[in-house]
Amino acid sequence: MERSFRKMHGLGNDFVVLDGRREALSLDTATVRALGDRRTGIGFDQLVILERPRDGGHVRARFYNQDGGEVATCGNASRCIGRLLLDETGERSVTIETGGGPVVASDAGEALVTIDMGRPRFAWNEIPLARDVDTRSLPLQVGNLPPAFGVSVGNPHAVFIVPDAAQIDVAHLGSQLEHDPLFPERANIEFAQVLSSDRVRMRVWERGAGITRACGSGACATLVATASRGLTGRRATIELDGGDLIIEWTKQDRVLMTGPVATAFSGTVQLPDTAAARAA
Ligand SMILES: N[C@@H](CCC[C@H](N)C(=O)O)C(=O)O
Repeated sequence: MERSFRKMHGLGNDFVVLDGRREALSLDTATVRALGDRRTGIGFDQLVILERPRDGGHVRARFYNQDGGEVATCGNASRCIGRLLLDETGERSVTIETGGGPVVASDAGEALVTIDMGRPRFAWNEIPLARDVDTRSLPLQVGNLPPAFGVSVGNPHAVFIVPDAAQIDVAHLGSQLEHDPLFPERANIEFAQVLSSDRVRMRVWERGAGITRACGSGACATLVATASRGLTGRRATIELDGGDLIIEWTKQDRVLMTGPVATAFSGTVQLPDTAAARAA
């Protein structure tokens, strides 16, 4: 079956968006992986399937990593979908239902989109971790890294605050840490260098996707970690390989992410007949 898709990105963290609202769509792991292959498929860090809302939101979104695994949330993809829905509805803000809970996207002007990612979660079983440990100082023994800060912003993150992010071998350390037994569902790994009280350089290894140019939820996790440790205020610019995101952790305990989104191109793709329709 042929389906149209849109290729979008937020600071180079790139996505294929398939619209399953009218004609429902379900892809198996092998198909997601094939579409994600940058040589023989379309290529993406994450794939998004839009579905009809079930809980009063404007749309429901399902996110898949490049490795084919479904995940609860994706900050940058939510900003991209937010842009689509804001344009489609003409409203000032829209609610996206995700596996990590509802997130609200709003137009921040100058082609920027803000996402309210909700409340960060710190309990060991909410991140989740394999056992009850101090989540603000995770016992991970890899290289000479300091203890990491564990947090969920709808998906699991471990943030290492390091003196010089440029010196970190992100591929080597990230690939090991993603699979550490402390993370029963694996984890996204951030290496953050505090530049000032409102500026942080961050490099990321994403669960199921590897090194990406930006990770929205990772930027949120980073700000929560640096602010919790008193190294920054509760609003900072997070400098990623692909550009800057502004993250704010509000007094109401909500994490807001603001940054640009773009459509790279759109097209059609032939999906296998096994891409069976899911009951809407
Ligand atoms: N690119 C993302 C996060 C995508 C999901 C993540 N790799 C996971 O497995 O949780 C973002 O912008 O948040």
